[in-house]
Amino acid sequence: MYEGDIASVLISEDQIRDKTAELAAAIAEKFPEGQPEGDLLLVGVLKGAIFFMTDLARALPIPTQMEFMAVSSYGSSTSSSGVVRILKDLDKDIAGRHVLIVEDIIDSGLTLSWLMRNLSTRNPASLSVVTLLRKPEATKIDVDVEWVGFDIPNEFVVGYGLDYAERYRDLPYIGTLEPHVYGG
Ligand SMILES: O=P(O)(O)OC[C@H]1O[C@H](OP(=O)(O)OP(=O)(O)O)[C@H](O)[C@@H]1O
Ligand code: HPA
Ligand SMILES: [Mg+2]
Repeated sequence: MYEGDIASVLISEDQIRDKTAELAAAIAEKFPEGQPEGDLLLVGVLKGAIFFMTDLARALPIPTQMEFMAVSSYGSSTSSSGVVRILKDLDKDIAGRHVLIVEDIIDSGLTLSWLMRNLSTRNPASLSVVTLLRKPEATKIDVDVEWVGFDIPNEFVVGYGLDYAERYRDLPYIGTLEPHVYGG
């Protein structure tokens, strides 16, 4: 699949599975079953986070509910425009709930810091973040990301939900692209 387009595999399918189990165990410790605020509410950021979100939900040994938001700042480019747009808002009120934002990647951190500000105005009981990947730039933003799967180098990555111009999301691993894909 995508022959000749993938330069290297950065994180394998096995590594993703093991890390997801590890993150799920840590999250379940903080949000044990039977809290008065109800089930933990996973808020997935479409479209990239859906692969990680569904695997994480199945790895979590506690009941969870799911909501999705679609925001976009990248379009078909490899760098953030800095302008975050809401393409789809949450269907439900999150007031009084324990909310866990599930992200595939924090790169510039613009999407997440915007999302944290937006969701915190809706008065959740708690608001925390889990991300599978984090790039160096994101460590500079003033947002406390409680659970990080992998800190990765500052390279554009695809697969396991992550796209370049909507392609490569369906790869089971995280990889880098050959320069010719970008027209290089
Ligand atoms: O930290 P940042 O620099 O803001 O980048 C991170 C965000 O960018 C990507 O989404 P994108 O806008 O590409 O939407 P998509 O998930 O639909 O591809 C990714 O899924 C994160 O949500
Ligand atoms: O490295 C990346 N790959 C795909 N989508 C992204 N969105 C932010 N950073 C990335
Ligand atoms: Mg994208």
